[in-house]
Amino acid sequence: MEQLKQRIRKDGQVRNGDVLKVDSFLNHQMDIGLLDEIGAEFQRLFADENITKILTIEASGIAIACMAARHFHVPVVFAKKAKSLNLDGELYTSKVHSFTYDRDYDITVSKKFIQPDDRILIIDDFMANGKAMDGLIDICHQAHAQVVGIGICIEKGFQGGGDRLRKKGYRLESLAIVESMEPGHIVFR
Ligand SMILES: O=P(O)(O)OC[C@H]1O[C@H](OP(=O)(O)OP(=O)(O)O)[C@H](O)[C@@H]1O
Ligand SMILES: O=c1[nH]c(=O)c2nc[nH]c2[nH]1
Repeated sequence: MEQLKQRIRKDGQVRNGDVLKVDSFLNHQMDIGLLDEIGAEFQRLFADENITKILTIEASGIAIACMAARHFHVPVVFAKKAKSLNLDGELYTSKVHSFTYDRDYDITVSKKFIQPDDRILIIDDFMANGKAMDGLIDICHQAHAQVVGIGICIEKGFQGGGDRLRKKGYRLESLAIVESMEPGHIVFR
């Protein structure tokens, strides 16, 4: 998606440890006009998939999933990372290692929100090693729901998570794939 790539070139900052900071427009301060275009692009890409639900993971995926849902007209469910007294009933859980926080945590989704007949589109802001995605896919499998697509805003191609999931047969569409990056120079696939 050219508009997203241009914005990454203009406002993205490359940090040590393979981190691309896009917090001025994507995952801290958010440019809602751009997020709306991103949502529309996901809808164009997955228009034929009869999506019934969008699944994402807190925190950064939520805004993007919601903007996409405005175009698909389906509910959004997000996996929770924090344990909450508010979570009742039966839960699906999976373990995820966070790239940016460098720690493991359990993610949970209430069983009542994913059904075996759901056709799930999983959306997130970043794909790095694919650990968050592995956890979300695991939860869909536990629920016997079908993962019909994965939509990612920015994939860091050099970390391999995206290609690993494509090899497994998932339909993964990333709007921008960073092949390599260093301060002041970002190369897209
Ligand atoms: O492909 P991976 O290696 O799993 O990395 C991608 C994940 O990392 C980030 O989440 P983070 O743990 O930073 O949490 P946040 O959304 O709360 O910032 C991002 O939002 C993805 O969910
Ligand atoms: O803002 C972010 N920048 C990154 O490079 C990254 N990798 C995973 N998650 C990420 N979030």
